[in-house]
Amino acid sequence: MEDCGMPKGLLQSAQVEHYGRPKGLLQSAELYQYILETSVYPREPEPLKELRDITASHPRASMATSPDAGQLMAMLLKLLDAKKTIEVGVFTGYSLLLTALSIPDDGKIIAIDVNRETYEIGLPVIQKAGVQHKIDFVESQALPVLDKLLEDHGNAGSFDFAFIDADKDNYINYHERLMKLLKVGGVVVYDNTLRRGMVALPESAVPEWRKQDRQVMIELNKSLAADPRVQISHVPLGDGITICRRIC
Ligand SMILES: C[S@@+](CC[C@H](N)C(=O)[O-])C[C@H]1O[C@@H](n2cnc3c(N)ncnc32)[C@H](O)[C@@H]1O
Ligand SMILES: O=c1cc(-c2ccc(O)cc2)oc2c(O)c(O)ccc12
Repeated sequence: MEDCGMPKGLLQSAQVEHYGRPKGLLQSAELYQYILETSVYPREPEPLKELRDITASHPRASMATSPDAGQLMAMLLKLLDAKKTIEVGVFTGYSLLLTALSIPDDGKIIAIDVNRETYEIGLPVIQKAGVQHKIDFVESQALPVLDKLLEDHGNAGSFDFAFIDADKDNYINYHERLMKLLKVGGVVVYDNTLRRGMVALPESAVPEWRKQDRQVMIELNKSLAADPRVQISHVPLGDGITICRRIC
C-alpha cells in the first residue's frame, strides 16, 4: 500500500485499512480493529452504517469521521442532552447524521461546509432516517457564518455542542468564536488533533509537505492546553480528538 508520506514507524503501528488509508493511533492495527469490531460496528445505528458504506467509494473517503470517535461524540451529545449544535466540516455527513440521531426531535444543527455536493451524497440517508428537519445546512466558509451568528446576541452562550472537522489552520479562530457561542458547560470537539501521531515526531521525521499541518496542530494543542476557559481531554480515538468543555 502507498504510505502517503507517512513516517514508517507510525505507518507500522497505525496501519489499518480503512477505506484505503491507515487509521487509528493505537499500538497495533489489530487492537484498533478489535475495538471497531467488538464495540463500535455492532452498536452503530443502521443509517450510519449505510452512510459509511456509501462514503467508502468516494475518492476522499478517509476524510469521514472515524466511527470510534463518532461513538464517543454520540455519548457526549446524550450526556449533555444537547439540543442546539454547530458542525463545521460536513463532507458526506457521517458526524452530522450521528449528531442528528443523538439530539431530540426539536434539536437543531447548524451545519457548515464550503461544499454542498458532498453533503448531498449523504442527504438521502439523512432523509430516510427522518432527521433532516433538525439540520440547517449552510454552504459557506465557516468563519463568516460563526461571526454572523455572533451578531445576533441571542446566540451568544446558547449552543450546547460543536464539532469542528474542517480547515485545521482555522481551528484557533473557530475556538475564539465558540468560546462566545457555547453556553458555560457546553462542549466543543476538535478532530485530527494528533495528526496521525505527527505532533509527537521531531520535525525532521515529517515529510516536507506535512510540516505545516503538524505545526498548526502543535500550536492549537498548546493553546487549548493553556486556555483557562476550558476543561480539556485529549483522546487518542480516530485521528485524535480534543474535547473542550467551556467552564467560564
Ligand atoms: C474532514 S472533512 C469533514 C468530515 C465530516 N465531519 C464527516 O464526518 O464525514 C472536512 C470538510 O471541511 C470542509 N471545509 C474545508 N474548509 C472549510 C471552511 N473554511 N469552511 C467550511 N467548510 C470547510 C470540506 O469541504 C470538507 O467537506
Ligand atoms: O485528508 C484529510 C484532509 C482534511 C482536510 C484538509 C484541508 C481542509 O481544508 C479540510 C480538511 O481533513 C481530514 C480529516 O479531517 C480526516 O479525519 C482525515 C483526513 C483528512
